[in-house]
Amino acid sequence: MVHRILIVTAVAAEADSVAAGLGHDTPDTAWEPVPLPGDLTLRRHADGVDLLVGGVGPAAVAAATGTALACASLTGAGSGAPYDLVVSAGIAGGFVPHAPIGTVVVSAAIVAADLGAETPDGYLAVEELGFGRSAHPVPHSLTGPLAAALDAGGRPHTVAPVLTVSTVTGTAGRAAELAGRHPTAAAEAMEGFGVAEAAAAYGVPVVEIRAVSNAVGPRDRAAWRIGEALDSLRRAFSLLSPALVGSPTAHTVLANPTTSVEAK
Ligand SMILES: O=C(O)c1cccc(C(=O)CC[C@H]2O[C@@H](n3cnc4c(=O)[nH]cnc43)[C@H](O)[C@@H]2O)c1
Repeated sequence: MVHRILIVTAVAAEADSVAAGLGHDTPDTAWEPVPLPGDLTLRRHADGVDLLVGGVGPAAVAAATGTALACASLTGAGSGAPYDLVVSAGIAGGFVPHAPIGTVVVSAAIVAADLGAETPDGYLAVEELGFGRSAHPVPHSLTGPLAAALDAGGRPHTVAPVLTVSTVTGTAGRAAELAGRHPTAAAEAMEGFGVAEAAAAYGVPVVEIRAVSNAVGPRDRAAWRIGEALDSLRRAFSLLSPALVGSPTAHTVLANPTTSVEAK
């Protein structure tokens, strides 16, 4: 049985790096374009990997990921089988000193860092407001083999919470506030929680994999090392390919779908 994995990025450049890392970047390899409702197109590979450019931010990517998951769950021509794993992938800001530029961050948790309320006494996450959730823990059974593959390949990495924000952090004050609330967080990006909410709605395990392009802190777009991060992302997925796609390790990763995510 071929396991099916949905990998979701924000932009095409990130998807290209993932595809290149998986070894699927040459023109003669079999990527089948699969049109989805909502003006989306999957890139489908025969080895069970679907790659989706889902858009920037948690709302756009949740809608796109939900569409892909809904189509996969339906029976009928071209819909394919449901997914075994969803991966949110791309570049990210790294929290100093946990994740310097180029570091790969594998999510120990996917956390919506601005889904809550400000009060005169401080920030309250939605759980403290009495509704919803703001975090999806990712089990060690999922992160462990991925970290081991990165370790074996000598790629600098860390397993730590990844924050999802709707606004890129641009001041030292905001960076300190987030680090104060999430002292073990290694990275922030803009899509992970949206992908995780969609995956959870379908009961599919989810993990986020990010390569750091910039430090979380005062805005300095000129200091972003996007090329370096995209190359790190490519190298990471090259190392992760056996763990994710059609190998005994992949079977280990995917045979143990124990996660905190629950079908609604
Ligand atoms: O301009 C380009 O060539 C280019 C190529 C690939 C990606 C980009 C992006 O701008 C990606 C935006 C994407 O990156 C994440 N990200 C990166 N750094 C941060 C950050 O410090 N805080 C939050 N998000 C960050 C985010 O997920 C965006 O969707 C450009």
